[in-house]
Amino acid sequence: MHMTEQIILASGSEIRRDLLRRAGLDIQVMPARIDEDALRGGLVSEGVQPRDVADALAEAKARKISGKEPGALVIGCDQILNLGPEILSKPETPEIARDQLQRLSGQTHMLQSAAVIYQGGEPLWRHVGVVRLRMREISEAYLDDYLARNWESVRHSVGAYKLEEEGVRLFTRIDGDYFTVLGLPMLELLSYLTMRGTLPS
Ligand SMILES: Nc1nc2c(ncn2[C@@H]2O[C@H](COP(=O)(O)OP(=O)(O)OP(=O)(O)O)[C@@H](O)[C@H]2O)c(=O)[nH]1
Repeated sequence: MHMTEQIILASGSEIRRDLLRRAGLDIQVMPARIDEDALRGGLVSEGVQPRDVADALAEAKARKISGKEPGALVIGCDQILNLGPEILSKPETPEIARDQLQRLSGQTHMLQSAAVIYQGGEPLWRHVGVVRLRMREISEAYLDDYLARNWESVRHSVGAYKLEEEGVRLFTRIDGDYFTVLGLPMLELLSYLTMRGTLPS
């Protein structure tokens, strides 16, 4: 793919990398190692809304890598899961994942997927995709089997599910964009890159 500018994905997320590469973008990956828990904790304690927390974290990652690679277009990302006003963090253990999935069972939760593009230490573009996901009532037996089968695969997913794998069986309804669930507002991002001429139109 002929691209006019170098694009760097400042994320350690495999699916984000794969989505962009499968779309034909020749991107580099440079995960931004920021203290997400500290930054998120501070923002949440100030009462910042979930979508703005995701935006701020995505911006912090993009800004950090842009400082190192000022000429490139740097994409920072962050995804927040909230159940009503409460932000749930990525489950660290299968037990925490089980508790979290039990809380989400039979409820509607939201994912806020933020992406921010920096160049030369300045923000160029930002978007927060929002999705509503209704989870069916999950039995304890199924939940145990689901985690036994999928923990290794879903441990890095914010909701302990991958929609493109068995996780789809947890849901009865999803209002929003498939890619935004996976972790990137792809359609908005690609539209921007095409509009600005980074990608051929
Ligand atoms: N494959 C897959 N990944 C998902 C899904 N839902 C959420 N995720 C992932 O959950 C992770 C959300 O955590 P983040 O903190 O935004 O990102 P990260 O993986 O820690 O990577 P960084 O961008 O380096 O912070 C991302 O990697 C998302 O891609 C899904 O349905 N499928």
